[in-house]
Amino acid sequence: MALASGVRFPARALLRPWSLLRDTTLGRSEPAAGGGGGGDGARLFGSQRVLVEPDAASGVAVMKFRNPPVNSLSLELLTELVISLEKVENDKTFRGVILTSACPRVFSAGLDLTELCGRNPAHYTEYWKAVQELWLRTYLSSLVLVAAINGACPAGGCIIALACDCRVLADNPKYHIGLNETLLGITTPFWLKDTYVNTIGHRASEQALQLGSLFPPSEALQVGLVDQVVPEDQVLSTALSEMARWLAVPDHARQLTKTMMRKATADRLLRQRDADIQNFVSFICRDSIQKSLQVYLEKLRQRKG
Ligand SMILES: CCCCCCCCCCC/C=C/C(=O)SCCNC(=O)CCNC(=O)[C@H](O)C(C)(C)COP(=O)(O)OP(=O)(O)OC[C@H]1O[C@@H](n2cnc3c(N)ncnc32)[C@H](O)[C@@H]1OP(=O)(O)O
Repeated sequence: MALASGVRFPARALLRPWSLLRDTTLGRSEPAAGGGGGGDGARLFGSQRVLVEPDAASGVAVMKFRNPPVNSLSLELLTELVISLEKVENDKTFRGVILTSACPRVFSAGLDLTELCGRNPAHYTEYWKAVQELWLRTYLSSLVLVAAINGACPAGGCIIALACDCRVLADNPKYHIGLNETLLGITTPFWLKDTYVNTIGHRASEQALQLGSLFPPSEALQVGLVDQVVPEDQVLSTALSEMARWLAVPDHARQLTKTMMRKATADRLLRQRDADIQNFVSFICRDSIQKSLQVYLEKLRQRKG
């Protein structure tokens, strides 16, 4: 799959990328009014794990993660998200995307821990490339991206939200958001740390990253991790209102400004993508790291039972 940032996707995606986009079921019975929103036009955007509800009239697509039970970022979900975003981005009908969850109570549980445990270096390489690719595509998107965070949003979930232009979080004390990697015995790569610093500042990041803090909504708002906290049933409507505010600005000026603000952070990764992959692979392959992750995953599984 030829993507601007050069990621290689799983063999089946490379051979038949759209094989990942079968089984499309839009999350509503009627297509949106207007050309790009209906029939086959709509079908092209969605996939098994990513529902897309396009509204050509407003130029906004609502993209819902659907990887139950917790939208963990498996290689398949990462790949489908990148492909869906690329397709929306390439369709000039659309100027904005709202990212949200189709799974109850969870926006995304972050990286799929089963992708990080007990696999081989080739798998970790492929997986980390896909993580980098999704981050670059969202962080540098020319579209307006609004995160409608309708559930728990730890680690990789928070990373997706941070790459958006604006974040709206449901006011439920169980919906924590933040980068808790240290609690799993792993560290946050520099480019995600930079994104955190860009959003909440250096001192707050220094504390939150070391402590692995997960913030409840009121604290997330206070620290500047999210822009609005609203009642749960108003998350999507608020995200749409925010989107309208951002779309009121001429695209070219907004896009140039976004690039100006984000380029240095993205360039740091682009300059050393391969080294970042090697660091990740050698780090994740360490026995001590594998052990920490397995203990964490086991605790998660036991907590349920
Ligand atoms: C020097 C080089 C530096 C390189 C450094 C590299 C380090 C890389 C770091 C990259 C940054 C990102 C990291 C991550 O994202 S790691 C993932 C962290 N995520 C979490 O800690 C969240 C864990 N999950 C939860 O807290 C809860 O599940 C959640 C609040 C999200 C939902 O709770 P709920 O009660 O609704 O659901 P359950 O806990 O019962 O879970 C249901 C089942 O899902 C499984 N599960 C949960 N999360 C994950 C996950 N992230 N991956 C895989 N599986 C997950 C859970 O075990 C349950 O499974 P079973 O039904 O089988 O029991």
